[in-house]
Amino acid sequence: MAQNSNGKIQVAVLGASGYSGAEALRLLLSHPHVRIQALTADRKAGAPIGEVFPQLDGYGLPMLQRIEELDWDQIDTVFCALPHGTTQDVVAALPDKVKVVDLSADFRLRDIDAYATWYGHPHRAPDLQEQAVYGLTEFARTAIANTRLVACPGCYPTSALLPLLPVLEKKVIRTDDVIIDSKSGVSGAGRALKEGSLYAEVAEGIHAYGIASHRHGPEIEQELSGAAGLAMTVTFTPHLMPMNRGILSTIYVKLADGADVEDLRAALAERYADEPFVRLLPQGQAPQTRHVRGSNNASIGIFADRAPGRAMLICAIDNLVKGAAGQAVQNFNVLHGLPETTGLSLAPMFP
Ligand SMILES: NC(=O)C1=CN([C@@H]2O[C@H](COP(=O)(O)OP(=O)(O)OC[C@H]3O[C@@H](n4cnc5c(N)ncnc54)[C@H](OP(=O)(O)O)[C@@H]3O)[C@@H](O)[C@H]2O)C=CC1
Ligand SMILES: CC(=O)N[C@@H](CCC(=O)OP(=O)(O)O)C(=O)O
Repeated sequence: MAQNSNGKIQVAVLGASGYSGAEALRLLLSHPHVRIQALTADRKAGAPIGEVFPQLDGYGLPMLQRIEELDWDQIDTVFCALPHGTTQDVVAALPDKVKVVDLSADFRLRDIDAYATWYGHPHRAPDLQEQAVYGLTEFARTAIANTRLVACPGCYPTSALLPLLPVLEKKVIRTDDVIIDSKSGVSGAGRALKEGSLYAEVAEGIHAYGIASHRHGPEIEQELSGAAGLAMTVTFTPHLMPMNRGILSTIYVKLADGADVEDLRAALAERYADEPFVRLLPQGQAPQTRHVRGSNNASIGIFADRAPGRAMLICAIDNLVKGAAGQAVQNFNVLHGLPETTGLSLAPMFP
């Protein structure tokens, strides 16, 4: 392990001039076992990080460099917060000794053909894809501890899988009738300039997008199918909300024959009893994005529907924390055998 004289793990954040890279820096600055050795950017390479993100000025962080300029002898682990499609070429060129915590979608889909269908090009590093572990931490600790490459889940999938996996494992819901209605803050689209992220396009309104065609649909189905033991297809509709951070997913399910909503509560309570970041809310309390903002927490609420045999699971996360950089740090901790909450004990910001 590349450690400096203080015994710290030396990390590079690739894509540090983006939203999730910056969020990784915010968290890593208070991580006691990390030294932030290098930062990269593309268009903004050569600039001090404090010029790109004034809120990160004054913390002694390195300059933004191009990836090709990094000295890999000095780096043990990379947090890779690059656009999907770019990441696989970058990771394929890294020395084998470098561990990778990837925030992008490049290594999440195990089926190479599904990747080509949903991402519009054949995968260029299929061997690496085979080694990658899908890093929904609460469900993959042993595998994460034994890999070199962790593919952190997408933000929408994290908010859908945390409530759904335990109830599927316990077989208390039907597998043929799952509807995931998700709402995201605009930071989910990243910092790069896009017409659809302009203030006038987002403020004072909400809209659905990627209807029956969003690339997180197959990612969610991959993991649900694994838990259910059969191929599942779900209805997944993302919406863009006029807020900076947060994802709220309201999930409509049909109860299995003989099951009631208390069985859902019992399945989730049992699965998450000892989990530091997943909070099951008291009966009747609905999760809110403002109650998880800035934290690695996921809040889950369970509600019986008035329609017989139906229930709702509602999950709130911060897309940049449990949906991206926070889960990445959680996976980094597992990868290095550190206590999982290290660097992640910040309580939510409120209001
Ligand atoms: N935002 C979110 O909520 C989440 C994001 N993710 C994933 O994390 C990754 C980063 O997302 P996000 O932070 O939102 O994106 P941003 O657009 O905000 O940042 C992208 C970063 O990658 C750099 N970059 C862009 N193109 C290249 C390239 N060709 N070579 C090297 N570096 C490049 C950019 O540099 P420069 O600024 O100089 O152009 C910037 O630092 C994506 O894969 C995204 O899907 C995952 C979960 C949630
Ligand atoms: C609001 C918004 O635009 N969200 C992004 C998904 C967020 C994300 O970053 O997902 P990946 O990690 O899979 O890229 C989208 O819909 O494409």
